Amino acid sequence: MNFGVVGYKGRMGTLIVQTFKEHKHNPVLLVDKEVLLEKDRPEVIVDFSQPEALELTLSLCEKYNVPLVLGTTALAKNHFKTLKDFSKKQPVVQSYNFSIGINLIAKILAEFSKNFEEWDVELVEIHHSQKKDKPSGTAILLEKALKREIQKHSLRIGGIPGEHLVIFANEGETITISHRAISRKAFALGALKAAEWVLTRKSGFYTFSDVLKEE
Ligand SMILES: NC(=O)C1=CN([C@@H]2O[C@H](COP(=O)(O)OP(=O)(O)OC[C@H]3O[C@@H](n4cnc5c(N)ncnc54)[C@H](OP(=O)(O)O)[C@@H]3O)[C@@H](O)[C@H]2O)C=CC1
Ligand SMILES: O=C(O)C1=N[C@H](C(=O)O)C[C@H](O)C1
Repeated sequence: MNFGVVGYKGRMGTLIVQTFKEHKHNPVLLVDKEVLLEKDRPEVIVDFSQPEALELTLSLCEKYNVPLVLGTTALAKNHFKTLKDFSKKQPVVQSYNFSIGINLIAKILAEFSKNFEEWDVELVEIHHSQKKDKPSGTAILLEKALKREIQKHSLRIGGIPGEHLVIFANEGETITISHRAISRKAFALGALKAAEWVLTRKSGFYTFSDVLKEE
């Protein structure tokens, strides 16, 4: 497929271009801050950048009439509204975490949230010192899966690609559910899976768990 990447110079963008190329896909649209390289028509656009880029990203999706895979975090309510409006025309896959492991944990938390109603629960997320937002998007995703408001603690330290711990405790015991991304490749491969999947979809707003459901 021909694909576009917004944020192509970044940590994730660089790896997405590399990973998609390894799977014989062609980067034809490369966008970053003050850079717009248009070689050909993309069939899908992938955005891992900053929320401020979303307007341009959606205008490019409109221009080429193509779907969007969105990994950018720290989206506000108005961004979701714009995305949902756009998804009436073209499919959108949005996720704050494109790893299989986190989406599996979210499923487990959603299924067992009732069993944990009497337990205290807090979340710790640890990321590299260059990460701009806190709490992480994944912390928000996991909180949503638990269906209750929780304390979220953020550490920004070294080069850690991403670690999340959900810690439950009652008077006499604790349970910790943890996930560590060993490499960003896990996110890039998830974005690739989503981009290949979205090409087969009609318009609609999807998450990465919808992609995994249909494997
Ligand atoms: N959903 C998921 O699975 C994952 C999501 N992420 C998220 O992806 C995003 C990117 O992460 P990461 O690659 O580490 O960050 P980087 O800062 O390394 O990369 C972001 C890139 O986007 C560029 N950029 C910033 N603003 C704009 C804009 N307005 N228009 C076009 N390009 C812009 C940046 O340029 P400059 O450096 O000049 O600002 C940079 O090149 C973050 O929101 C992060 O939380 C990350 C990993 C996994
Ligand atoms: O910025 C990152 O690096 C990451 N961002 C996502 C988030 O905010 O949850 C996903 C992953 O944890 C890495």
